[in-house]
Amino acid sequence: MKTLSVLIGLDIQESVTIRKNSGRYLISDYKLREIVEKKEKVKAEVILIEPELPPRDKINIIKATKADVIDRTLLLLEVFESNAGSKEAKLQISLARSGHMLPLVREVLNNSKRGELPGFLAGGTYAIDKYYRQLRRQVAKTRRELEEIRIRRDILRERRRVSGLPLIAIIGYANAGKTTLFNLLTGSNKETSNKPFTTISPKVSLSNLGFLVIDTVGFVMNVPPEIIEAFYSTLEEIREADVLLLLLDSTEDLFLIEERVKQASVTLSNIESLYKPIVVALNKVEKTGRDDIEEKRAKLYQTCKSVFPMFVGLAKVSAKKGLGIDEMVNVIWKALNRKQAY
Ligand SMILES: Nc1nc2c(ncn2[C@@H]2O[C@H](COP(=O)(O)OP(=O)(O)OP(=O)(O)O)[C@@H](O)[C@H]2O)c(=O)[nH]1
Repeated sequence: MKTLSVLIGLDIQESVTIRKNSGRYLISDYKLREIVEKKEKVKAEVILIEPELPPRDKINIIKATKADVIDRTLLLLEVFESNAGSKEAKLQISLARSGHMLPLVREVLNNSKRGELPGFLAGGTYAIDKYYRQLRRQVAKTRRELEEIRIRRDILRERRRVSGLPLIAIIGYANAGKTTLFNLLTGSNKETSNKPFTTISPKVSLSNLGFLVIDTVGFVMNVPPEIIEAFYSTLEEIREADVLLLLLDSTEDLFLIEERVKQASVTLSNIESLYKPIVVALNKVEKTGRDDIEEKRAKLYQTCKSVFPMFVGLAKVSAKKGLGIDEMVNVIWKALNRKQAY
């Protein structure tokens, strides 16, 4: 599986492998020197750390390299931020970022009090202390704002659904082809690309099939627990849907697709949407061999049946070539009828 940094399209010039010893990553002086050397070689301004390291290790890297250090959590939060459609999602992300920064700032503060941070990071104990207090106040304020929004949202939800038309949410991981399918079903022209997370904000549109379709932002695998709330808030819209259409990329390995299906069911459960009728569509079939697609279809059918309590059916489509769409729409109607039966 590609790492997040590669998926996002960061220009990684050099990398250093950090090994684990008794369950924790070891940043020896030798490793630090290697990082500094590589940083100097390519004149890197930013260093990305992919495993989650304790604040002390991060600070040691900052001290040694004098570069900006960003970790996977902050990177994911940036992705979520560009995807965040609602004020609630933005606040959740801001809360997660402040929460993630607090231990680091606390560590910087401790270092500074001990006089261990000469030069670069030594903004002075007073300045760091002030920033730390500010961050804590910010966290408390954001929490209050979020609570107010939640109360208002619950009231509003009762009054929404003006059109009375059923709503289908296209869900799935980045790059599965959600926007391509959305455009096909609704005759829209939203931007698509093979760069993940092109879908910046969810769009609802009327298909000519008698239902509304919503294109949602992509799911993410292995989201760090501390920012999971922020991630879920970007998926809020899914809760409004009558039927879910989970789109998967059939060109990926079966093992990975199955893992995605399982994680999708956990995510749906956590946003209280597991008990919605769900149709699964295997996309990009024109790129996958006939035998391969049949094997994947058969295995996935069983997996979907076991993880989605309201699984309705599995379709094979090519959103790009417009293949298998009628059959998929039939399954969607079956799902809508099933919903009405409940
Ligand atoms: N071969 C093939 N490519 C497809 C198909 N559907 C979509 N694609 C390509 O897959 C890439 C991603 O498509 P998008 O529709 O942007 O995917 P998305 O799921 O909306 O992606 P995010 O916005 O990142 O969440 C684009 O390059 C599409 O042209 C298909 O049926 N066959």
